[in-house]
Amino acid sequence: MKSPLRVAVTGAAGQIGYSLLFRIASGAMFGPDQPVILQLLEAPIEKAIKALEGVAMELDDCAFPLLKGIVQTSDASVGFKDANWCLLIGAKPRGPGMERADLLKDNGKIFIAQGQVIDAVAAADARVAVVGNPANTNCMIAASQAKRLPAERFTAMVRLDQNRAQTQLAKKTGVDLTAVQDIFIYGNHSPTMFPAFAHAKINGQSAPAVIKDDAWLQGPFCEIVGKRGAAIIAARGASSAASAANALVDHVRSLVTPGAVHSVAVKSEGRYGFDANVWAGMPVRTTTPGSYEVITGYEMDAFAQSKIAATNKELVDERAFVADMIS
Ligand SMILES: NC(=O)C1=CN([C@@H]2O[C@H](COP(=O)(O)OP(=O)(O)OC[C@H]3O[C@@H](n4cnc5c(N)ncnc54)[C@H](O)[C@@H]3O)[C@@H](O)[C@H]2O)C=CC1
Ligand SMILES: O=C([O-])CC(=O)C(=O)O
Repeated sequence: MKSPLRVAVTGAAGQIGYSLLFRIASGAMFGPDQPVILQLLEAPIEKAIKALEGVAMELDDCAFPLLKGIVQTSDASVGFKDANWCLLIGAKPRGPGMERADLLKDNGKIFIAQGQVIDAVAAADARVAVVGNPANTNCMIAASQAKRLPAERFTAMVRLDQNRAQTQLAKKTGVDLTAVQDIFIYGNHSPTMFPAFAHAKINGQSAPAVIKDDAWLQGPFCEIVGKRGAAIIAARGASSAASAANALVDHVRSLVTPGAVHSVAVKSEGRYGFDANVWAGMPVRTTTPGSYEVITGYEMDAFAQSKIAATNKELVDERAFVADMIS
């Protein structure tokens, strides 16, 4: 029997938390032979703490064989203590008419404080995955506070965007979802993100060659994927939760599976035209569990370069907006 992984989850009593925790405890994230201890962190608000108690009761009632303990706390130094994975979800979601960047000043403060505590108390091998929006820049903010943990350990989630793009390409061509491969997301988790369709494959063939509709790929396809979060808010009256939790399962599962190729927002070192030190979505290949290398070989045509320039500009602007917070 492997020793349990400590998995810290912030915003554990929120919408995404409620869809996520049961899947972690059932083995979907770390595998069917990997026990876990869930360290659940909530804001120090009575309603949230009470709701968390209920969630923990439900986790108990599932009698998950892999769940070896539950910690409930509103103290970050308890929640992140010795954590191997820190899943940073807890943050304010946007409402109708807002962009994710509108959350920056409020949510940014959370990630400064949590970055500091994670760096101080999490396990030596700790990995951090940021979901709370605006996820890329919040991830940069948290990483900016770390002195012990390397910046590469901090990733932000663009996997929901990859999953959305994969489904749209499958629907357009009427193929099974699994026939669509190598669709990767570049840049910000925002409407400026770029799903790089030119490198995607459908049944092993170039996606644009199969679809034969560049106007759709450059226009409606990018728009549907980029604005899917807003479409869900408009339809549901609340931001996506089950699909976001599912994407986080995929994000972490791929990061612990050597050989997996997937989209992750990572610290830029200037590849693909992104400014150094913004966190930008790009394709990675997992090397050893929790570690990855960026796939650097894709050629970008003029359209792709213009899309990357736009999403890079937004990331640079967001970084400038919080510069006083992180300096
Ligand atoms: N990156 C992505 O693809 C996606 C990101 N999101 C983002 O995820 C975040 C969470 O969304 P939901 O679960 O729907 O929101 P929610 O409002 O249902 O839950 C958020 C929870 O976080 C808690 N919280 C707030 N501050 C906290 C702190 N400092 N420490 C610990 N917990 C704290 C709240 O009490 C609440 O229970 C939002 O920022 C949302 O925009 C949502 C969908 C997709
Ligand atoms: O759109 C939102 O605010 C929630 C989110 O990030 C998404 O669904 O992609």
